[in-house]
Amino acid sequence: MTKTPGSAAPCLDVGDMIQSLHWPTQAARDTEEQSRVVALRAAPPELVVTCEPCVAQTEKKIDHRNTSGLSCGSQPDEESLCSDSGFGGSPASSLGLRKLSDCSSAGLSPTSSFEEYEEEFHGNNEGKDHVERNKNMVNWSPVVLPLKKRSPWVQVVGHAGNFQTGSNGKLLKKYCASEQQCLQRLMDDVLRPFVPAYHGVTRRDEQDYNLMDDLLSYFDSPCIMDCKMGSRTYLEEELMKARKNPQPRKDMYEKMVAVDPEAPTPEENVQQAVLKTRYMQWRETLSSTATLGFRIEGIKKSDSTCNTNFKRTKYKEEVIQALDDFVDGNVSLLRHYQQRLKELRVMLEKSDFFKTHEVVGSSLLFVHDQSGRAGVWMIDFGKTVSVPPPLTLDHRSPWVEGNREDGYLWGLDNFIDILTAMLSVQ
Ligand SMILES: O=P(O)(O)O[C@H]1[C@H](O)[C@@H](OP(=O)(O)O)[C@H](OP(=O)(O)O)[C@@H](OP(=O)(O)O)[C@H]1O
Ligand SMILES: Nc1ncnc2c1ncn2[C@@H]1O[C@H](COP(=O)(O)OP(=O)(O)O)[C@@H](O)[C@H]1O
Repeated sequence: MTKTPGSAAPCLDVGDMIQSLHWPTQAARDTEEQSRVVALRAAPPELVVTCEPCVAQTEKKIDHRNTSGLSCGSQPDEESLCSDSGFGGSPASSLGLRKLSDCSSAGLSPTSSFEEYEEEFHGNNEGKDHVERNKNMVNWSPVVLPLKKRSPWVQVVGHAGNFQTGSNGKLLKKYCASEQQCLQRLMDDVLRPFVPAYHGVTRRDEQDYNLMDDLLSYFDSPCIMDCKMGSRTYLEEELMKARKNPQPRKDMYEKMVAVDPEAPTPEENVQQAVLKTRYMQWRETLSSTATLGFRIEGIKKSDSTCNTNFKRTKYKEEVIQALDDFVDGNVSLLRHYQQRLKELRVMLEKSDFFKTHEVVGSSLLFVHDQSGRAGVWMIDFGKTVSVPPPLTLDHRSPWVEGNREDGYLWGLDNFIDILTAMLSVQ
């Protein structure tokens, strides 16, 4: 959700990338982060020492802890909530200027080494505290969470240069006011276990960031999949702006031609530019967004290969193939994901936040590792906006301009049906 040249994205500019490439020492960053948290809304992460069934108990407990849903693989049929594991992070070492969705595996941003982690983990009081906490966790959890191993953070898709890693399993995402509001509100909503815990706004190198849990910190060499939810990927507001003040985009024309040279209209060919909404609609119909209400954006496997070449993954069979590849044929993982999505659906249907927000361009982040742990979280609320009261959304009705429907739940229904179909043939 960061503005790239020529775009009309609602968030702050990427800013000076050179700043992102200069890294202060870890100790300095830790001090800075702690002293600069200016809008700490969510309570500091609390240790959750047990793995408990998600749906029933989540509702009762969300007010009291920093829950993040994690399915523990040693007991495939038992969905679990595990806390922030508190594993530290380090700064990005390779931040590109281009958007990662155009990347191959070379575009991944490994951000720290195990050695750095070790140093960081023991090098400050906060880290020490987490060592103690994690000792507790190992005692109580049915799954022994790795204390030492931690893989570098990687960004699968999205805007390059938008993220930096923080300490103790935190992630910094370039500040976006609407995303901040959403994350804040979500911390008080039933959806909290399905969202990275939010820790307020922090400042680094004169840039504000939203500070949140790094969801990968729960995993060792994770496989990650980013799926963009909904049947529409641009806001009604963006459509109105494009009508009032059309700003044809050359970069989007080029992205379009790179995928299908026949796609632009003769007029667009003359202009060598397309409107953003036109580009977004084209992407929707090319992929499964228009037909299934979600699309796969990118998959990063545990061997670090990254595939973001899903722009033409449109039909159910193609989606199934990609999902099967993502879980490497592991039925237990499929079951975990199906269960987790069902739990998410229950909460979405209850959520006051969800009823009253147009959720556009938001993704579900699927993460698992070889231990069998698996989790799904909602991320990217940069284009999630509240609808004017008393309007509420059901997220399943087809979109007609003005009704603000986004097709999120329709997409989730289809996703769950696909997983169910995959499981039925096992
Ligand atoms: O995936 P490709 O085909 O590259 O297209 C991208 C994605 O749709 C981005 O969405 P997301 O952030 O969800 O990845 C969108 O950012 P917005 O979210 O700002 O709409 C980009 O718009 P620009 O940032 O305006 O280029 C657009 O160019
Ligand atoms: N809380 C998080 N924990 C771990 N990885 C994350 C988190 N949030 C985002 N990511 C990674 O960053 C990518 C882009 O995130 P997103 O919020 O969609 O950024 P953008 O707004 O730039 O599109 C995701 O595909 C995922 O790989």
